[in-house]
Amino acid sequence: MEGRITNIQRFSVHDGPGIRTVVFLKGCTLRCRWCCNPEAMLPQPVLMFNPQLCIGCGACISVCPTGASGTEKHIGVERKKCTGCGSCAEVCYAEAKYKRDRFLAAEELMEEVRKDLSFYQRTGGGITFSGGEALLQKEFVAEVLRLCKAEGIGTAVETCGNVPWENFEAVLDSMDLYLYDIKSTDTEKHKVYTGAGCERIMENCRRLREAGKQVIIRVPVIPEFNFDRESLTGILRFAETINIEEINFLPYHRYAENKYRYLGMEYWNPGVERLDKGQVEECLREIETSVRLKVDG
Ligand SMILES: C[S@@+](CC[C@H](N)C(=O)[O-])C[C@H]1O[C@@H](n2cnc3c(N)ncnc32)[C@H](O)[C@@H]1O
Ligand code: SF4
Ligand code: SF4
Ligand code: SF4
Repeated sequence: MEGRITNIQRFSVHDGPGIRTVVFLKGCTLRCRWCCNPEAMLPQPVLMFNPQLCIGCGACISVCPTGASGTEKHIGVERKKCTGCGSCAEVCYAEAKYKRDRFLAAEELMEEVRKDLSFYQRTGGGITFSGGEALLQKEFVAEVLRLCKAEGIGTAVETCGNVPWENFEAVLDSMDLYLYDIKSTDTEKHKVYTGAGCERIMENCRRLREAGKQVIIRVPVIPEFNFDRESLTGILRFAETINIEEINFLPYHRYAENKYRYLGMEYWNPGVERLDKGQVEECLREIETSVRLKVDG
């Protein structure tokens, strides 16, 4: 069994306790307009192209099997023809064309994860699965979890929750912590901005808590979507009903804007400004709750 992975990020301190290795898996059941990992959201292999690095050598044209690499006068990627095979990236000396997708067996991934074993032991860290939606690849994640548990490595997942409950069951015994996104409790709005309603997401979260699992709710705070007191209060009230102790708010950022260009995708709304920590704290001010609230940034 191999996992489809876009990136492995070592020494992360934002995705669970201690120092962590974050593994980004491909494919997602949502299409959040603001998603900061579009290359992971897409299940298929994708080529990225940064025209600013291109030196116009033309090497990518002759190796492309589908004629998607453009012409000498106009180097590019014709997305309709491109299969994401990566032949052009292999010959691109300037690294203007590149691919992040990798297929790794569980044991191969463990070789990367073990490199930081001593840091996990010293800081209470471990592995965090992210993506995309990591739980779509439940068999692979379950296999890696078994290996981690056998070696005493801590485990966590960042999940959007929009998968069948069976996908949670597959990992339930060996996942230490769920960093669980509740983006909105308004299902119609959720559907418009992410492509799916939020009933199943909230139900799965409730079931995790009933199973006694440790859950931290995370909320990306997005202008036009949920950056208002009513929306955030709705999420807080839901969290209270299932005895959540902590919510992390993630102010909207636009770090991914260039990646959209490199993938030939449109960025959802270039006019929407990023938020800072203070703006989110101000929006949360005077909301009474027993839940511990943390704003990143
Ligand atoms: C890329 S997601 C991957 C995990 C999972 N798919 C999810 O949505 O929870 C990781 C985290 O980044 C957050 N996120 C995504 N795009 C963001 C953006 N533009 N600004 C702030 N947070 C963002 C998500 O809400 C989630 O908490
Ligand atoms: S990834 Fe493959 S199909 Fe796409 S442009 Fe490169 S060589 Fe052509
Ligand atoms: S191989 Fe790379 S640098 Fe050369 S033309 Fe193609 S994209 Fe540009
Ligand atoms: S659920 Fe997560 S990975 Fe999927 S589109 Fe939304 S932010 Fe991106």
